[in-house]
Amino acid sequence: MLERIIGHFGASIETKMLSAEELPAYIEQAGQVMVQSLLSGGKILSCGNGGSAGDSQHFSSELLNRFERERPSLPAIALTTDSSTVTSIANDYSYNEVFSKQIRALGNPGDVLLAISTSGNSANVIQAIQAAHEREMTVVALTGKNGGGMASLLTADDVEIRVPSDITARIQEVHLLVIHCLCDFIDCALFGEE
Ligand SMILES: O=C(CO)[C@@H](O)[C@H](O)[C@H](O)[C@H](O)COP(=O)(O)O
Ligand SMILES: [Zn+2]
Repeated sequence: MLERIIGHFGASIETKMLSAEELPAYIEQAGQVMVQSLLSGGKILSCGNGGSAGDSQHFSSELLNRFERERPSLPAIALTTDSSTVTSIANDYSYNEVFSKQIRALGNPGDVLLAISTSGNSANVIQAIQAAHEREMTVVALTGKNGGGMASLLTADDVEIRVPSDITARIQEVHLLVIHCLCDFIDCALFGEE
């Protein structure tokens, strides 16, 4: 088992090294999209399933509360947290609509959707992207594998950050790093480099 554990560390480091070669320009582009939205009075909605639901909440709490420094709260909403809303939409309509229905109510033109899926194929995240486009929002997609159905839905204004791996856990580990890069980008752009 020790060997397996050490192997997970090695694989995670390898995926992060490869990501460090491929992803920074996309992360910078995504940071600019988010900063532009926040500066224009927009907000960032986020969604995902399972571990990615946790990631979407991790991101929104770092905006709403704080990341690494004292600064004003920033507007963000994770669409995964209101269990009454999520369960009633799933019960009355379909699980595929749990995020899109919220976006149609909460999303405004100029807001950003942070859509997180390791496969790019979660139907509720795909419908969330469609709803975000209807609301004239820009999408930042965190994906992996071959980008799945999400990749083909994105427009030229959107940004896809696709982790070069086929393993869900490794992709999630990089997604969290990307989220921290985005939080740091937002803090530096809005409040100055420290
Ligand atoms: O955290 C994990 C696996 O590491 C799981 O909870 C995982 O997030 C779930 O199976 C998700 O439903 C996978 O969805 P997706 O990443 O393909 O959109
Ligand atoms: Zn997990």
